[in-house]
Order: sequence, then structure tokens, then C-alpha cells
Amino acid sequence: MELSYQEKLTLIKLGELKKTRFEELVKAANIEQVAVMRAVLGLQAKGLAKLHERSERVVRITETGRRYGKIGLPEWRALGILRERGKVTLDDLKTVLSEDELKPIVGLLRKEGWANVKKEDGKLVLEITEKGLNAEERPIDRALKLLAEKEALPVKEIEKLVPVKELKRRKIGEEETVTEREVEITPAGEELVRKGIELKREVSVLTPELIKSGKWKEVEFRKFDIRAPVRRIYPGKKQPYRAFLDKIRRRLIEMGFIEMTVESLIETQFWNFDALFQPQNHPAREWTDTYQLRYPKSGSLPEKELVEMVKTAHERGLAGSRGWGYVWSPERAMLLMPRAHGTALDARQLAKGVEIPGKYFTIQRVFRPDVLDRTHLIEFNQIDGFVVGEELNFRHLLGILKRFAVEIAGAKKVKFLPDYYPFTEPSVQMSAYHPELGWVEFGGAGIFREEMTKALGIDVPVIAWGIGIDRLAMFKLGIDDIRYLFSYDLRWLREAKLVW
Ligand SMILES: N[C@@H](Cc1ccccc1)C(=O)O
Repeated sequence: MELSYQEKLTLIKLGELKKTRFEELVKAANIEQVAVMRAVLGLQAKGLAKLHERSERVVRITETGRRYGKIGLPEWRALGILRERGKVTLDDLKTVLSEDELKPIVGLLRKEGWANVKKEDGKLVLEITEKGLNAEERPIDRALKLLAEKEALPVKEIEKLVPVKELKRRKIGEEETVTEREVEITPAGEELVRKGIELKREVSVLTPELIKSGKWKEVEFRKFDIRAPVRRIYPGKKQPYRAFLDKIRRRLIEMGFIEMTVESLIETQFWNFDALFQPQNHPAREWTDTYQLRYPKSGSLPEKELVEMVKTAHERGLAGSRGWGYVWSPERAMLLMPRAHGTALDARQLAKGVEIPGKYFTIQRVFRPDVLDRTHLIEFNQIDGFVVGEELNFRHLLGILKRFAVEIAGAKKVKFLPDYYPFTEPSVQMSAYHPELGWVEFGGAGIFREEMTKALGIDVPVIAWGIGIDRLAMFKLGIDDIRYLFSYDLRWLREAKLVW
């Protein structure tokens, strides 16, 4: 039979004590109480020991009770003075009684028949009686003495003297349940002890010293039951939605994309709209609702040549286009807003310069007015990206998007529909088929218009897309309310699992 070190130790001690209170066994074994309890339960399971548990209602003395034990109950202290003087006022009793004890004292003395109450000169006066002079120990006095001596007594015993209710009322004692544990060795246990138990030191960590010195041959290694039930612990971990976004970021980097980052969530209209060839004061800007910043209202524009190019593209057109044909306002372009799409970063990157061929992506928090419900948020996340290269065409775009849907969304089928964005031509909307969600609209894509790319200084085709990923996150995290992505619900934060 395999016994752990603790079990062996406990059994040896039990062999000496035979039957003992658990606390005694802990003292004898001289190891932690929980370890002894575990050992006892282990021994019991192996038929070597028996644990007897008995619960009992007891009365335990209170702080007040202890004080009464030392200086006497209030009625006895009052009687002491009465015996000396025969007659006292309440004021006289103040020397031996506290404020609290004074109040009920008249009632107490009268109930015992130890004093009579009179009024003399409008004052309350207590006068000792025959019974008071001969007063002897009462049951409550005996109960107090017992409690002061033993601290606690079984309810059954104390009730032979006074009702527990009485002790509680006088704040002498409190009732509680205690569990009495006794451990007993079984004949099989005794047999084993008689045969002799070898108590080798148990080692739980194999150290270089043990190996070098060869001591590892002599020691016994502690065995762990890895299936033993333990308390669940919740170590710190990434917020589930954050974990999801990081995973996507990893994938894209593995696919060779360069990440575009930006510090602020606030954008000028210039980068959100104008640089993307979206006209000011024109229905084409209304393809999405956006917010505006109240304070500060305006930011600044980039270098002059770039602004001039964008202005020209809007007013008169570039690359054979006639433009939108209106007077472009720099003030309007300077207005600040919470970024409404990740595509703003595409424009920034293209203006800054790109590797050709090159692949770029960004994961951005974006903001659009909406009515909050279980599938709509006013702030959400988009992955935007573009691929730039000499020979790129529409077929490449569809190919890349398909790969995305499969790699990132785990979609089995992908569907493209014609769409409109002011900054792409042609434009498509894509949906991916998910076994559980059905057709899920994913986002938009297209080839950036030359009016946009030329203004930003790029002469080769750029294919681009923007994908909303929150609905995908809902699926991967197994939630059906999008608001949960930002929930403080601890249980969810602890248990949410990413299924990839
Ligand atoms: N920015 C668009 C998506 C898009 C990106 C790039 C090209 C075409 C479309 C949106 O938010 O829906």
C-alpha cells in the first residue's frame, strides 16, 4: 500500500495514541493542520484510520461573562453594599455598578426579593430584605462559575441549571456549534504500524545538489495526485476581446503585413474624408454617419503640397478625372472627429510613402453613431489593410479577400456584391458564410481611385479593404450580445474562451 510521507507520519503517531482528539493528533504530528486532515482522510480511505465527527451545541462565555466571573454579577455587587448599609440610593450604587448595570438593577433585586423599593424625600431608596440578608448561590451563579472555568459547556449541561435564553439575555454566554473530531486507528492500521513503517524524508523538488551528491537515490519523491480537486484560481490574463484582436494581429504579421499604428483616436476630416477623395458638402460623404469633436474643434493640415494636391483632386480632378467641381474648404478639412474608419490610416501611410510592392494593415477602434443594442455598438473595431504593387488588379483583390475570410474568419464560402465607396472603384461588399451565423457581412473593399492615390503621390494600383471584426469576435467568444465585448462581468472575463 502506497502511503504519503504525511500519511505515514500520521499513522505512526496514531499508533501511539490509538484514539485521540484531532487537535492532539495535530500536536503530535507537528505538521500543518490541513496536512494532518488530508492524511487522516487518506488513511481512512485506505481503511487504516477512522475519523469520528460529532457536532454539538455549546454555550461559550462572553467578554461580559468573563468580567462577571471576576467581579461578580451586578446584583451581588449591589447586595454587598446593601448588606453593609441596609439602605441605599441609586447614587450610592454608582460606586460598584456601571451606567448600564444601574438601569436594570432595581428590577433585578426586586425579582430576587433581595430588596424593597421606597420613596424617601422624593428619592428612590432600596432597603435590604430578610431574603437579601440570607441570599445564597443561585443556579445562574453556578452556571457562571462553570463557564468562567471551562469557557464553553454543552447546551444540555448548562440547561440543567438555567435556560440558555437567560444567559444570552444577560449577555453572559453565546450559543454556537462546535465539531468534535476524533481519530481512531483501525486494526489494519495497527497491523501496519506493528510491521514497521519506514519514514523516509520526502522531497518535492529535485535539485542539482541531490543529483550531484547522489542523494536522490535515498530520498523518496513526493507523489502528487494531479486529479485531486483543487480550488480554481484565476491568474491575470488578457481581456478576451483584446486577446482576440492580438491573435488577428499575429496572423496578419505572419502573413507578411506591416502594421500601421497611430496614437490618437481623433482624426481630422482631412485624413478621414478628404484625402480619400470624399467630397465636402456632398451626399457622397454621407455613406456613413460620423461624430464631431466639440472641443477642440480643429486640428492642423499636413504639408502644403499634399493639401494642394488633394484640393486640386476635389475641385478640378487628377489623372483624367474632372473632380467633384466645388470650392474645397481647408477649414472644413481641419475639423476634428473621432476616427470613423481605419481607412484613414491607409491614406496617412500612402502619403508617408510605402514599399512597392507592399502589404499594410491596421486594427483600429472606430466610432459611428448608432442605436446601441445587442448587435450594434457606436464604437467598434475594424481591420483595414491595403496591398500595393505594379501589377495588381481586381482579381488579386478578390483573392486576398477570400484568403482573409478563410484564414481569419474561418469561413467556408465567400460572396462578393457590388457596392459603392467614394474612394474605391470598383467597390465590393463581401460576406462570409459561417456554419452557425449564416451569411455575415464582413466589410467593404475595392481598388483605391486614382484621384486619391495620385494626390497622395502613389502611381501604382492599391487594393484596399476594411472589415468589421466585432461580430466575428462574438462568434469566436461564444457570446450573443456585442456589448459583452466591453463587459466588466468578472465571471465572463475569467471564463471566456477563444475558440479558434
Ligand atoms: N472604410 C470602409 C471599408 C472600406 C475600406 C477600404 C476600401 C473600401 C471600403 C468602411 O468603413 O466600411
